[in-house]
Amino acid sequence: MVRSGSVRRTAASSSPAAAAVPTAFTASPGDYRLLEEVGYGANAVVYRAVFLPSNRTVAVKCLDLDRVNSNLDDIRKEAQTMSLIDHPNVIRAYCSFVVDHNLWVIMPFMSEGSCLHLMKVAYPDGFEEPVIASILKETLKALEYLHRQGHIHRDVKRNIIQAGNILMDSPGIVKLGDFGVSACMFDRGDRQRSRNTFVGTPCWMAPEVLQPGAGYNFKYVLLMTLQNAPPGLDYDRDKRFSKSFKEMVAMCLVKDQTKRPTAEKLLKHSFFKNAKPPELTVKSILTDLPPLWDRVKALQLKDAAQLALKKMPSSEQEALSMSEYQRGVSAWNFDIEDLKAQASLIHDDDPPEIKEDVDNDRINEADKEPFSGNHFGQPKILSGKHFSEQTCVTAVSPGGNMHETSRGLVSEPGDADSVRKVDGYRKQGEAAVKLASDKQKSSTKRTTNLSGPLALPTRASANSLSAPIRSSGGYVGSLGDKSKRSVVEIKGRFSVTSENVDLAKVQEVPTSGISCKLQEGSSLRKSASIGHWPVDAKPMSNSHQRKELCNGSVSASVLIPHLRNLVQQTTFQQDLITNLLSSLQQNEKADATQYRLGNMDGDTEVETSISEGERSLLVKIFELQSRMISLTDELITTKLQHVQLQEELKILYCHEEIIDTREVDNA
Ligand SMILES: Nc1ncnc2c1ncn2[C@@H]1O[C@H](COP(=O)(O)OP(=O)(O)OP(=O)(O)O)[C@@H](O)[C@H]1O
Repeated sequence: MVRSGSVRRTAASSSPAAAAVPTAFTASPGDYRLLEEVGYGANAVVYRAVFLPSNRTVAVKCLDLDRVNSNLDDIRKEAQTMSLIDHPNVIRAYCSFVVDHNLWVIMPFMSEGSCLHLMKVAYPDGFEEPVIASILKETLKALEYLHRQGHIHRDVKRNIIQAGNILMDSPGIVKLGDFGVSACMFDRGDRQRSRNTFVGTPCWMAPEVLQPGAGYNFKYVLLMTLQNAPPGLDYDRDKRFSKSFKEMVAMCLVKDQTKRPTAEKLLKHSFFKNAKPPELTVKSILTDLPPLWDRVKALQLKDAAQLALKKMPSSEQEALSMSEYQRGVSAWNFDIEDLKAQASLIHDDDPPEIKEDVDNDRINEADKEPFSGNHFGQPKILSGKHFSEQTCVTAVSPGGNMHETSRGLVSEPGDADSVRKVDGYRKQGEAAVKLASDKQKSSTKRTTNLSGPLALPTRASANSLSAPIRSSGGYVGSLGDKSKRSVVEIKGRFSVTSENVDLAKVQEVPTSGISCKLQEGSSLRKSASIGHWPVDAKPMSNSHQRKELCNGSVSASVLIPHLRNLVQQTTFQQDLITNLLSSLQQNEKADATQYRLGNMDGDTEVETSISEGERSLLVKIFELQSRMISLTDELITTKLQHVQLQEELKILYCHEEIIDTREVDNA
């Protein structure tokens, strides 16, 4: 097979058969100017072209030889055969030659293109019966001619006549397309497959095509249909067709090909006997149509669109999914990419929940990076923009470790904005959990107590402010306000720390003021309202600062404020603990009262009564201890007073003795 860039004449143009080709047409590609694309098939593109020497319009079919299985000899033979064809209803090749890896077949230009294209463009429901009759009759004449030329059909092993092969010219001329060359080239099955694929459904195939190996006895399979639906006789919509037409179709659909009529026999059928000449019928369907090349262009666009539509589902689904995702998360107002990035940073071995025994490690970590996470390992998923305007509360844990929380996250009952934000953040966290779920699933060390946002340690490092703190229990939980529990839970340790501390405020905070606040409202609100206390302090967790403080060269002016701050913080925390305990005590008393009332009513459950009884006892113990401490203090004070009085008495006694001695001496 020729693959060079040179132009070579095939047998069609160089053999004696080529002599039959009108001398007007040459085998030189330079003599042809290709114009618009007027058709395309599985393996070829057809152009309207001008044969320059005579200025005649022709069709040039460019067949891609790389896509055919036949060798050049087969192609040459078929081309010769085609050049010998001489029938008004069969397209004849003027000549053919190889250009690069294409076979160019020069043939008459059929200005109205194929029936298939015409139906696609203008007659999606197919043609009317008289038009079908005329077109089919012309096609059968072509088949009968080809049948009579028996030597031709020895090469053409399969002939499936379809609407794509029936070409029309403007005066109403119908010709069978150059199936010969193509059929020859694809006689190993490729063309068959490609044709079937082209039609798109097995309904259009001849029975023997569906059952390969049945063999061919040189009879043509007439599977001509000028309707878009597969051939059949039981369609409701086919009621518009005459009995004669249905009968003719039924004859063509007989499974046993030996009982199927030949083209010659079919032409004698009444249906064709009454068919009108195509000039009368076909002409009517060709009026008011745009030029062939425009139709083809439109079809190409349509095909491309359909192809895109076929490909749509996955991409559409993806787009839909993405839009749903974005829509869903957009309400939460966070940066998707940022969240994804965070999710990707979560490692399998990052436990979502921090147990008590690892708290210290976390605290140390927090100590190293004061704003990188809270010691409970809880999420820091807040975007700086949400918190940049908010002041954070500072407190120091007993161990001197700093943790953080944000005032903005600690909401008063009436603070709808804060509640909304907190809820939003929780959603963000849940989204993060969702995003990271794959990684999370693989972890075997997960515990189930992850009711809040996922820990995203790196997020907080990026943001200078912090997220809600949470622990695995604490006052808030025990006090039973679930809405607050998700925000701040305190278990003896108080988080928090931040920049922008007003030390003066810290110093100004009277313990009594805190106590006073704690006395107001429920103990829960008191606990959860820590963020609202006007208490801020400078963080001491900064390693640089600590180094400075440890350095002996630090001046007193630097050291003293820190020490004062520390004292204030410690004092504050002690007061806070005391007041919280006091608050708890009040709450326990109330619980105890309720418990007693409950017992009186006989409604209290056993478990509740046990735990509340224990609490009541604890409160009493605490009261007794406090009383004992204060009595001890009083005792000590009294003792001191007693000692002091004794001293004074001694002095007085001595003094009196001296006076007495002097009086004796004088006497
Ligand atoms: N002589 C012609 N004049 C005008 N249009 C033509 C001519 N020959 C073919 N066409 C158009 O080009 C289309 C493709 O031609 P053809 O069917 O021969 O190519 P193909 O690759 O062999 O197609 P397939 O093998 O898929 O049937 C035809 O359906 C028809 O619309």
